Amino acid sequence: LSYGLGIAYALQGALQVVLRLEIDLVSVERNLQYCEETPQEEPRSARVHNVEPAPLCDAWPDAGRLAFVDVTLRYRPELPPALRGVSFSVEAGERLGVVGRSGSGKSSLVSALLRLVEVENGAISVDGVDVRSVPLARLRAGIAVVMQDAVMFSGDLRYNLDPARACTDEALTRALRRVRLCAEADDAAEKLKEAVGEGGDNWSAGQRQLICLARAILRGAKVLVCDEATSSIDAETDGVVQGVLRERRATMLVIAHRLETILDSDRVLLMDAGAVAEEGPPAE
Ligand SMILES: Nc1ncnc2c1ncn2[C@@H]1O[C@H](COP(=O)(O)OP(=O)(O)OP(=O)(O)O)[C@@H](O)[C@H]1O
Repeated sequence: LSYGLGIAYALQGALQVVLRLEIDLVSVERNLQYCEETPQEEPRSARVHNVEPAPLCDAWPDAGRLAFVDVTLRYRPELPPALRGVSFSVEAGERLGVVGRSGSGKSSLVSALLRLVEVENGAISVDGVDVRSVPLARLRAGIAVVMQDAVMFSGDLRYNLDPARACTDEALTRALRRVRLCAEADDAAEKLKEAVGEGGDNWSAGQRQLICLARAILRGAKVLVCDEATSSIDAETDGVVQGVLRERRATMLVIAHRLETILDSDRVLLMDAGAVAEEGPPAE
């Protein structure tokens, strides 16, 4: 009788293992399906809308001139356009502030520039090269973007500042100090070892944005796009960071809700319902 009871337990255990295995196999199958069947962007080829790939010099973009010409963008064919015939240009080293009500199309300018969504009409060029003729990986490597929701990686602070491990300790320390993540008196080497949890949840929202800004500074890209990049940073630190960014002489597209952030821009673009409503110096 006691052996019989043991067999019942063993069978129950075996059944549980089989059920668990079945659930795990479904998960593996779903992952394989995502990997194989999800439509992917093509990082190497640039051929969209029959635009031929452009020959690019190694340093592209070396000046950082941006031009939007009559750009119309729609997220899905059945939706109304998010951008309607938008035209403006930003000279090399110029700082353009972009303001407008929620939903006016500010972030869509970034989606169009980085080709997260392909434009329906018109063209965007960087240093005279149509972005549709540039391989995606190359295009996105040439433009540094800092978003409101900071992108963080699990690891340490050093990895988050320099995921490609291309920077020296001195450069990392300088960047940390410039965005005020590390005071002069602090040990920068220790700071760089500080842990970053999943999604950076052990850092405050403002600190996460500062880390992303330091990462963008370290990349040294000629075009820098900030989309509400300092919304969680206190006004004083924001002022210091803006000063640091200005020294870099990169072309900047600064999208902001806070007027102080764009007051020292060279020009301001006011977006309204997907179109450029006004454009001019901030004083106007
Ligand atoms: N992924 C998307 N899919 C469909 N429609 C979208 C998508 N993203 C934005 N839109 C639509 O495009 C329009 C412009 O949105 P966008 O995010 O560019 O505005 P915004 O000015 O940046 O707003 P906010 O200041 O709130 O960030 C809105 O009507 C919005 O509903």
